[in-house]
Amino acid sequence: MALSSSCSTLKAVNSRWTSPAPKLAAIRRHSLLPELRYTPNVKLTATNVLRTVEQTTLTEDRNLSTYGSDQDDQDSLPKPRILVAEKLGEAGVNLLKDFGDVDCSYELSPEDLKKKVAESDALIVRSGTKVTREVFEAAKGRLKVVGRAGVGIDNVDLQAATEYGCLVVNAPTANTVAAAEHGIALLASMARNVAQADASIKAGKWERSKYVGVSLVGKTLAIMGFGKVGTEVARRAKGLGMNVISHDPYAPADRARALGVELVSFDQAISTADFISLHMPLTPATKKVFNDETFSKMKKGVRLINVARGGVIDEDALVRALDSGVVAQAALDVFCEEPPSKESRLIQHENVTVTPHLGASTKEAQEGVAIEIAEAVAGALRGELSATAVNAPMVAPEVLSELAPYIVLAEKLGRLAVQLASGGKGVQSIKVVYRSARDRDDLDTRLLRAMITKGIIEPISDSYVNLVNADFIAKQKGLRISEERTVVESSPEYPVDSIQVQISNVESSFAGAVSDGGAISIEGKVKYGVPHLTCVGSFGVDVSLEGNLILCRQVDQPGMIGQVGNILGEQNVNVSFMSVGRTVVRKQAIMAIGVDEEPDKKTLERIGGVSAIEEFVFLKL
Ligand SMILES: NC(=O)C1=CN([C@@H]2O[C@H](COP(=O)(O)OP(=O)(O)OC[C@H]3O[C@@H](n4cnc5c(N)ncnc54)[C@H](O)[C@@H]3O)[C@@H](O)[C@H]2O)C=CC1
Ligand SMILES: O=C(O)C(=O)COP(=O)(O)O
Repeated sequence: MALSSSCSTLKAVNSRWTSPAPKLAAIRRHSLLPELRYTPNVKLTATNVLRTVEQTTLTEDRNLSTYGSDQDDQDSLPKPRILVAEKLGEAGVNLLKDFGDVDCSYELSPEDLKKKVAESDALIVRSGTKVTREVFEAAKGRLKVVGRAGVGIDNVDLQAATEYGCLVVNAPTANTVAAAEHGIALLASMARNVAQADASIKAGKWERSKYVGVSLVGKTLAIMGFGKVGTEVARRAKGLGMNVISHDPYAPADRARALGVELVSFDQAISTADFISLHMPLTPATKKVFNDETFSKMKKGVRLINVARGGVIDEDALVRALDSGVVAQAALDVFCEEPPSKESRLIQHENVTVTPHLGASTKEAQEGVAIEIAEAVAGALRGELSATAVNAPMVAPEVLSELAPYIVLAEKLGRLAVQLASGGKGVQSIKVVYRSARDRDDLDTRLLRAMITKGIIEPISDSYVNLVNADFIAKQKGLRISEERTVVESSPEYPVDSIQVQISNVESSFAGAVSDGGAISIEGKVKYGVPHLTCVGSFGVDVSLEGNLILCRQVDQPGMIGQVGNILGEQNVNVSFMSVGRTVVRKQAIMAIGVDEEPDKKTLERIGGVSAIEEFVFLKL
């Protein structure tokens, strides 16, 4: 379905603009920028792009706030509501309490969870809560952040989160050592039958010969997944005198080599190892990767440790491998279904040692994870781009700081371009041309593209667009956005020289905006940190993109600026900028007029009535 940009839709949007100015608190509450909602006295930091965008919005809001007593409104701002659905370390909870209203409700039924998320701005979970599509549906757009207090995000429906514009952040580092230590604990206790021997004594037996174990020194350990946990397990296993190999298609060989670990193929790893320890994430590619076929390739008597995710093993196949003796022992912390059924043959198997998903459960790790996730969630609610975002681009702070004014420019150009489109066909095809002196690799345009998409979609639909869902929503609306880079010879000090937005295959409400190629085309630049409109169709103009804009196409003749200026002045509409662009002297010109206030209908009609004016359009930035 293509985006409809029909006149009626735009009129509906315009009527919103003519309604009385809302109070600041209301603007904040409904702002698409979280920081505007939750930070009464926003300060612009150079390293935060969303804050920068927000700052621009706030500037506009300050103008509006002259209509209301915004200080009172600010004092009554609601705090964000944060639902903590699983036990979180105290330090993290306290940190969250400083920032929002925290509801710690554990062991919620799926129904109760759905009810609560509809009243929550953020949700924090561990591995025990399934954050499904239904949860996002039930949140009805209120949920802005899901924080996973740990590493694995397989319990969160990331696709649904993205579709609903909800950021997902995790806490990927604080429990690494705990998980690695638990892996080593399982490895050693399995090799020496600690759990079984303990149970035997408690049952009144003394079975010394039954529980003769195997030694670790000199044995080969295959680490499947050489990431954070895998690396720490390798380090510790080396200390135990084991020969460590690893399979990880994405791990850098030099990092492995530095630890004396050889990276090998999957088959080589599983066929040569005495012990296999699993440390990869659960993904479609790793699901049940340990199955009848792969067990059959293993060395008879291999021992298996899983502190990663139950789903990477076909549990029925593992039972068969244990029964046949291919796998001598298994030590498992994680299961396909948690908690596993009491009747599970795997759990009850005498050669299996189990723990109830305790890998991350040390006091130290839980405090660390809680702080890590609390900071990430609070940051995300303030509008900061998270360093641990799972479903949004992570953009380095220095890139953000540099792109900040261009991001404002990008959104405004998108907003302007779509208001210039008319006719019943809808907007389908958008081309963005970046002129830049930078090398292709030196300019990350994802943020710019997202903001152009936001600018285009939001004025003509009720979709909430942000960095998380911009590409998804564009696709869903049938918008094809292509990007082109033109290298120009200007200073590479500035990331972008100009941004041009073209909408093709649509009629325009302002023929002057249609370039020779037949597409609506507008171009902008950042000048002294301020976004400017520099080109409309084939006409060069120069007007700062603040407030509102009137574009007029007229016969190029003396006195035009004065006439239009007078009409606006009589209605007390303040002109902030005026610029005239023409292609041929005394033929046609375009006048771009920046106005602080929105002129009423009569004033606009009077402008339209000026005989030399061929067409005009009022645009809200
Ligand atoms: N039991 C527990 O309480 C805990 C479990 N975990 C789990 O441990 C696992 C590893 O966590 P981290 O090391 O922090 O993650 P990580 O992202 O640092 O490492 C995962 C590694 O697996 C590799 N990998 C991806 N696909 C693979 C494949 N098909 N074959 C082999 N390797 C592959 C990646 O390249 C990466 O190096 C995750 O599943 C996580 O959920 C982590 C912490 C605690
Ligand atoms: O971080 C992970 O991936 C874990 O599996 C830890 O899970 P938990 O937070 O202890 O439920």
